[in-house]
Amino acid sequence: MPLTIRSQAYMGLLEHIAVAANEANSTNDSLQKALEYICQATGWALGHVFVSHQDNILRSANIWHISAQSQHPSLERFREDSEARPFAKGEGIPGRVYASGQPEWIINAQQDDTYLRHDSIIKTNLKSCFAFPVLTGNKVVAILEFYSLQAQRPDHTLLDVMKHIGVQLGRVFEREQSQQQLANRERRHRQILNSTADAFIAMNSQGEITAWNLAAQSIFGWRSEQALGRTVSELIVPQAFRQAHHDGMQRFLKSGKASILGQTLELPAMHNAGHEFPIEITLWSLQEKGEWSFFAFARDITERKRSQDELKHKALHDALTGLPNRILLLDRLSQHLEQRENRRSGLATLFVDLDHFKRINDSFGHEAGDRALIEVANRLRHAVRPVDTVARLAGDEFVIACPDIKSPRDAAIIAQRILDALAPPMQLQGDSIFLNASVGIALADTNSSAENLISAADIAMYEAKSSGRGEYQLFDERMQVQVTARLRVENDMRHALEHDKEQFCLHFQPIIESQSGDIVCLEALVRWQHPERGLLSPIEFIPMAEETGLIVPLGEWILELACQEAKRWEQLCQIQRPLDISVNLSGRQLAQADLVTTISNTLSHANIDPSRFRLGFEVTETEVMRDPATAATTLQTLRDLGAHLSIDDFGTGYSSLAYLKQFPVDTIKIDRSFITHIMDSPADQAIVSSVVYLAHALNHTVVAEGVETIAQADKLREMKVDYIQGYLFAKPQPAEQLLILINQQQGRLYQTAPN
Ligand SMILES: Nc1nc2c(ncn2[C@@H]2O[C@@H]3COP(=O)(O)O[C@H]4[C@@H](O)[C@H](n5cnc6c(=O)[nH]c(N)nc65)O[C@@H]4COP(=O)(O)O[C@H]3[C@H]2O)c(=O)[nH]1
Repeated sequence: MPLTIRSQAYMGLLEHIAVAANEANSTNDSLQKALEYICQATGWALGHVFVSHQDNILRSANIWHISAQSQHPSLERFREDSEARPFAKGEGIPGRVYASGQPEWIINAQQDDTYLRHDSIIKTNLKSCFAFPVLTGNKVVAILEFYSLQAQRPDHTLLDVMKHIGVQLGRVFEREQSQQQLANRERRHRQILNSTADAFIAMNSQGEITAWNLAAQSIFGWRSEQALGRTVSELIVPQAFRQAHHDGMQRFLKSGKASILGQTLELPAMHNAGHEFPIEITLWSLQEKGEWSFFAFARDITERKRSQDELKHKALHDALTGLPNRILLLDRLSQHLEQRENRRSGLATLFVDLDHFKRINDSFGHEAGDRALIEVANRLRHAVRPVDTVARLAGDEFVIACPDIKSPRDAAIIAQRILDALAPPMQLQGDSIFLNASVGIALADTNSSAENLISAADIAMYEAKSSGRGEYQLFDERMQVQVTARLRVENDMRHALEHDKEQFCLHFQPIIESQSGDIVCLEALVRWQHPERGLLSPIEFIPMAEETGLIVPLGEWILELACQEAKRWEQLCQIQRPLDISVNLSGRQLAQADLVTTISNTLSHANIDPSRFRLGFEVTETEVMRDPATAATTLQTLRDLGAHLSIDDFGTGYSSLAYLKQFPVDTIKIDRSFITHIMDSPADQAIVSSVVYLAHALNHTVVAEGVETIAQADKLREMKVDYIQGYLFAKPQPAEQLLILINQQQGRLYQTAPN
């Protein structure tokens, strides 16, 4: 073939291969075509491809072209040999081209010692061979080798063309590699996105979904083939939010600004099944070639919300009854107060306290008590309107907030409904139990706060209780005056305890041995010398001090005073027999964990002569019964310190006899109310003699309080009451006054009539 014609053929070949390289679906395809075109253009019998692998070894790519005229059975042998044989760099003709990156030509491979597939080439009668590299940059990625049945001298033009073809084919490799890399990257991204628990959603500026990972499928219930191409709005935005979503999107597309982008938000979403659920979603946007794309990571927070709601519910509700607790009640009341200002409607607060609820716990046990409280809660809930809030404050105390109350009469009707609802008997452990309640009502005025509404209703409830249980009472002006006065006393007491403790002093009242008439004990009773109101009786400030907790510092001070006074008695009292000085302890003090430490410290500092004075304590029956187990332990520790212990006001509390045995006390003081009418009340006489009998049986002594007449004193002595106390012998008075009396009468304050 003349050179020019051949050159033209080669040019045509180059063009063909360039087109094939561009159009080919894959590298294999373009290599296959290249082999075919080259064989056709050169008339060579066979072409074959080796591809370089990561271990730098060439292996047959199973890409062959064998010309029709060269079909020869032994070609198969050559094919098998070539496919089975890998070539390292420098090995045989493919290895050498691989190592040098340059084409190579062997005129007659059958006679060439460096040729390695000798046997098969001899059998196939192939002679000339040339090979050239396919290059991506400087890297050899494949080798193409060709064989002819004739021995041919090297054709440098052909080799030159092959160089170009090598580069052309290299581009196909490059393209495939970068497509491969891209596909790998995408696969990796998809894997990452599919492996996250968060939904990944991408959408275009029309809101159409362009990416939807596995988590999105499971969170929203739409498979990706269902989701892709549809709008987020129709798929996952709840109906109520679609317009806002659309408007937000349009605003953003116009202004490029949106406050929700870049933020993590909690929003409601729609599930394929039709229900709404909460998601946490982070949104961001990207602009590429003027087109906006939006991306979102979203997670289902139903569980988190549920546990948050549960925690919130727990924090705001009473565990036993499920009713709102004080915090929630205060919040509701505050809301009602705010709305009330706008709507000018009334607000009533009803304080409901069960009468004698403690008896249920004592008689039936705490479990039954709990059941009763749950039943009460249910009855209260049903007795009021849905807009009312029934809350449980503590123990047997419930408060009901009733908005939209038009008059005090409305509130009274609700209160009566509550009393009626609680009136029917309750079944507890097979018994019918009657539970009454006392209800206090407070109506909001312009100055009301949630707190003071509750405390006003509480005060009214106390009024209801004291004027006969099972009633309701409306908070009124008179009570308001009392509340204000009480608040003033509280402030004055705080001030006095902090800056002027000397305002408090002790008066003493003697306790007399009924048989001998001799003084045996001095009861210390606190008084408050108020700078403006004069000498105040404990009745006027002790209950408030107990409610506010001020009794604790006051009690400590009283103890100190009692010790100081004991020293004075030591010096001035001429009676030689040992005397007890008894101090009243309140329930709050009894509940103080450090009470015993405080008492033992005060006593050890006081350094009182035990042969002359012994400190004792009086605790009321009611206080002891509040928490009998703790009281018993505290009393035992006090007794171990050597203190004399008395139960005060005996008979006014409840179920005391059953517990009496458990308390490590020395003396029982029968309340004044049983003594006042002892002369003409057989019932009181019966009670007193039973208490005396019981106390003696338990090895306790008995004191009768409030003895005002000789007849009473004589009667009590006759009834074997051990000790007596009352105005008959001496009123409570300052130590110096009482000392004169005692010293004058040598300690004998009662002249006993002969039995
Ligand atoms: N009508 C009448 N009353 C008599 C007669 N004999 C005594 N009393 C009064 O009865 C009260 C006896 O004290 P209490 O039962 O412990 O009752 C005490 C006690 O519970 C409490 N209290 C007094 N001092 C203290 C104290 O230092 N600490 C504590 N925690 N409470 C105290 O205040 C209550 C009242 O104390 P006081 O006003 O001193 O009232 C005293 C006393 O003056 C009598 O024959 N007829």
